[in-house]
Amino acid sequence: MAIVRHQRHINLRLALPYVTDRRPRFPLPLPPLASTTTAVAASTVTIPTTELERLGVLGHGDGGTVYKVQDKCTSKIYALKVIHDGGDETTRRKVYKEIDILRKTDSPHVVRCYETYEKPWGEVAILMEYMDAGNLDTLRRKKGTLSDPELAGITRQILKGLSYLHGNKIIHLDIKPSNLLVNDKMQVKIADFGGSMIMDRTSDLCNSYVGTCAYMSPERFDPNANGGNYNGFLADIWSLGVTLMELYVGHFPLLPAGKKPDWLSLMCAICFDDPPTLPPTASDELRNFLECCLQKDPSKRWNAFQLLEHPFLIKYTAKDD
Ligand SMILES: Nc1ncnc2c1ncn2[C@@H]1O[C@H](COP(=O)(O)OP(=O)(O)OP(=O)(O)O)[C@@H](O)[C@H]1O
Repeated sequence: MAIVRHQRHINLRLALPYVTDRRPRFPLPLPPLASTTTAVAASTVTIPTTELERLGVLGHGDGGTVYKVQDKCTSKIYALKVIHDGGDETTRRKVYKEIDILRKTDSPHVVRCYETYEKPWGEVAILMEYMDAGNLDTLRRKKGTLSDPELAGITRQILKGLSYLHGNKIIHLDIKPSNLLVNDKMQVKIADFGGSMIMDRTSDLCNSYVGTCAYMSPERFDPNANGGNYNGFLADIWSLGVTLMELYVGHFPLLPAGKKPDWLSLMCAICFDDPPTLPPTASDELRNFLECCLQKDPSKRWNAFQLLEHPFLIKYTAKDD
């Protein structure tokens, strides 16, 4: 599905021979941990880039390329996200934000960062745990649609990740299938924090327009609503609802199947239409769960902690899953 983006920057993808380069590694000058979050710094390993062999490309994002790499010493596989600097300040800010947040997070439901690298001419890279089954978008394409028990298992993991982030005042702001990575144990982890924000308080409002339009909540999509300010924690929940509905129905649920999203049709669907609903064959529990996520009025939307207690998840998953 083509994704419509606004106010985002050009993708600068350069095929630089990064991991085979023998130049010395320069440690990244990371900002200090903010006192406003209680999360601990992610565990690190020290692997010089000369020890990383590039095995292939896993995907491309807005600012760079993600490679599958292998530590020549231990044979362990990692994912290396390389952001090539093309003088684009926004892209650079995004990667520093992503590194800052990944350093602060330590959750089995958030992709783990092991190491960061910076080269003097500006290329930055993040060494992450390798998620060998792709993301929820590739999973949906492979499987078609997902059943209630499958969806509940995935949903509980995402919500555990979101409640961890939100409890630490981190808003993701770009929850969508391709940012939810999967491994062969069907573990699902939240990734791509380039557009995320760290708030002072969970009641604070934010006004960022970074993210993927198609998954934006109505209050985010319309910058004139509420002076452009919105509760980002609840905005993440709307994006989760759209993501889950997409996994259930097998296509982006706010537009007819096969329709390419453009800004106007998205604006009509998100801001003016009723929230999307499930087909009549869907279970009552799932229908109600998604209604709790897809309330257009954010004050009626459930938060991540409340959703973890919803009957849909209680029915299909154990609390310690
Ligand atoms: N740790 C990882 N393990 C395995 N694959 C990964 C990992 N991180 C990213 N990928 C793959 O690379 C793709 C690109 O990731 P990236 O975070 O750069 O951007 P994105 O989320 O796809 O795009 P955008 O920047 O536009 O939001 C992902 O969709 C995923 O398939």
